[in-house]
Amino acid sequence: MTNDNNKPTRDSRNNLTLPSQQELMRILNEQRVILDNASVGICFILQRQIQRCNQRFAEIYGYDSADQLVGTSSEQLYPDNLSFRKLGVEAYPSLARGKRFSTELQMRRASGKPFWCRVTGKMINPSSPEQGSIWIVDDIDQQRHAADSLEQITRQQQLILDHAMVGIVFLHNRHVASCNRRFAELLGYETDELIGVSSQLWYADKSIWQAAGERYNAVLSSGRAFEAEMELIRKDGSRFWCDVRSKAVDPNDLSKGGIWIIMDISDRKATEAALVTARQQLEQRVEERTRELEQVVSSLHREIEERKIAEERIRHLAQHDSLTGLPNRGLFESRLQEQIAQAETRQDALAVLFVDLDRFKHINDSLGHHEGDMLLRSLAERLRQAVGQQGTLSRIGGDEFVIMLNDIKPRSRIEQLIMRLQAALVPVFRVGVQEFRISSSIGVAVYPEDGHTPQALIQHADAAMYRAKANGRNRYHFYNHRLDNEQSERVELENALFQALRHEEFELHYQPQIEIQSGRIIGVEALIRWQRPGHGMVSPANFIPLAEENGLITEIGSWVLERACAQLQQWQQQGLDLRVSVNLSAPQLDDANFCDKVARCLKRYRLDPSQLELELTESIIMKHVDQTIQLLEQLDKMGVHLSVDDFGTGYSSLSYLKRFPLNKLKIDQSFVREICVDPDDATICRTIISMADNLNLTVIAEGVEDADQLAMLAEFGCHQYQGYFFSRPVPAEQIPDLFDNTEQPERWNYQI
Ligand SMILES: Nc1nc2c(ncn2[C@@H]2O[C@@H]3COP(=O)(O)O[C@H]4[C@@H](O)[C@H](n5cnc6c(=O)[nH]c(N)nc65)O[C@@H]4COP(=O)(O)O[C@H]3[C@H]2O)c(=O)[nH]1
Repeated sequence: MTNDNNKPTRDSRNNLTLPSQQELMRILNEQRVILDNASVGICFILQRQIQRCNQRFAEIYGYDSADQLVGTSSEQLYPDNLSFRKLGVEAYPSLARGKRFSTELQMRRASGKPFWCRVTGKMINPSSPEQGSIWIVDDIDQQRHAADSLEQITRQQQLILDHAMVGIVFLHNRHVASCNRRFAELLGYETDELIGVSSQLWYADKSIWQAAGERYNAVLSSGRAFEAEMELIRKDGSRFWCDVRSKAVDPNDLSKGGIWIIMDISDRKATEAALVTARQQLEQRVEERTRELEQVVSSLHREIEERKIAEERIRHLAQHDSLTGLPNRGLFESRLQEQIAQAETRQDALAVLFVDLDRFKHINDSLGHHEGDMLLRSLAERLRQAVGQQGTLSRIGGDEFVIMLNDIKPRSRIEQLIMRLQAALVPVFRVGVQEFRISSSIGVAVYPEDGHTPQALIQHADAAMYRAKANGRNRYHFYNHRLDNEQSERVELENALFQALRHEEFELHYQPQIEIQSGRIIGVEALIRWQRPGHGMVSPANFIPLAEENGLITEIGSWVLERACAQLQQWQQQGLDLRVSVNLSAPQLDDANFCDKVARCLKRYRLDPSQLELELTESIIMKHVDQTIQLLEQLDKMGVHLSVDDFGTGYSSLSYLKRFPLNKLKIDQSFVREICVDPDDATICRTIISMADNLNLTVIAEGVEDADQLAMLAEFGCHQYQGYFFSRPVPAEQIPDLFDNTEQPERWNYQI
């Protein structure tokens, strides 16, 4: 009887009951089937000899059937005797103690090829080893090879990890599962120190760590790799920049952790920062350089612009009159030349008008430089407006303007323009408190009949203007060929005048000046005469203005002063007591040595300075007032008498003249001429006389031609007179006779 476990069982009296033959056969049969179908090799060894084994055992060792092994030594299953004995030595202690012995070792197949197997042995009866042992063999060769290659791969990977240039860490639940040396090195720890620690260790604080976690978890859970640049903290607290890449082991379960690869990019970052700085510096330098260049370029532009403006200005200045801005002679002539060419092509005509302002020199002399310029500017402006777009106006001299009129069909257009020009000048001109009436003389020359060149046309218009002036002020005249003669006469006169001094063609005549109350000659006025060869006596009115224009007047004036003083000395020597008046022109006062010249002259002829009287017109006095005052004060200090000629025709007021050290006023003959018929002239004479009285000045009237005029002047209280009534200007030698004639005072004086 056996139980389910096929073990002998006991009966009710506890006696062992053995299985039957049949039972045993069944059991044996069952066990054979088990052995034959076992997946492991099983063998029974007795005294190192294989007693029995299953088919699997034979297969494992490379035998076709178990029978090939039965009865053979088990040593043949080992690669060599040494390993055979080694196993025996190792296994015996356990087997002897009845324990199972198990090991993995290399054995040998029938082909001689070694293979790995796991063997487990057990003594059948440990107390009786001679009964043999049972061995179970499992072929684990493939398993071992797989494990070996896995180990090798693992070792290789470890090598890679250990020697990787990048830090590699495996995190589980954000804790270090493992890491390579480089990772620990990067953070300044030993590898062991890091195992198991939280990754918070290398973050600056918890909040950053948490924020980083949220960031990369979101990426990793999506199955993507997380990549970022992060600043991590080393063990010593220092910071460093690294490139971080991570991948989850299982994106669906982040708790399985992930791999992190960390690369120190501090150098790269420093290089990048240095690059950024360098680039910024470079950009800054480029910007600065660009700015500098821009400045240079803009200043160059400015310079070019300024140069252009300057050149334009120079060109403008070269072609325009600086005072009025009008085209100057050069520009006018070139424009005229162009118009002549066009007129020639079109068989057309054009006109040139020469405008000269009447008595402008006289007026200008009475004004200061600045005021004179102001007046000229406003004059030019009026002319410009009168000409308008119809012609070209140009200033070619002090008070000389020329106008080119292109369209002169019908010819009456010329007259129309002249009317407009004259009308433009009619309203009074105001300069400061003074008012002036200015008229003009206009000469006209027409192309082609009066000339074919700009010069000829201007010259002929000029000659026509002279004729207009000679005809009286505010006139105009058209050029005709006869004027050529007049013009050339003028040139001839000028040439002759230059010769006159050298050839001693001048002489002085003297006109007596009479004290009205006593009828006595108290002085004479020296008046120049020119005995021009072939022309007879030329009036000073004809050559003095010309001499003033060409500057010869300074020389002529010196000659007059010299001769008058010499004559006075001679008269004194003859016993005549008188004073000599000498006329002065403006340019003489411009001579810085004028006072010295006067002083030297008086000294030379041993004259008392009070015996010399210098006559100046109002306009001379009013020109450069401050300069003139100084000069007159110097002369006054010397004792020389000073008289204002042509008084009343100028623009000065008596009160203004108070500033000057004057001795005498000479009423202009234009007031005296009509004194008896024109009440206005009489009033003017009376006013001048009474105002002069108030200012303690002597008054002399000139141009007295008859007794009525003298009577009226005497009545007004005039002190002295001169004129044809007493005597025309006469040669010096006749003066003593005139003295003699004053013996009959009733004719010459006028007793009130
Ligand atoms: N109708 C008329 N005329 C009379 C009478 N009494 C004198 N005259 C003239 O009137 C002019 C007076 O001289 P002025 O006003 O200084 O005017 C002078 C003076 O401005 C200038 N002049 C003459 N000699 C000189 C000189 O030596 N130097 C300068 N700078 N100018 C001179 O030439 C001007 C003209 O001189 P003249 O021809 O000599 O003319 C003189 C004289 O001959 C008269 O009763 N009736």
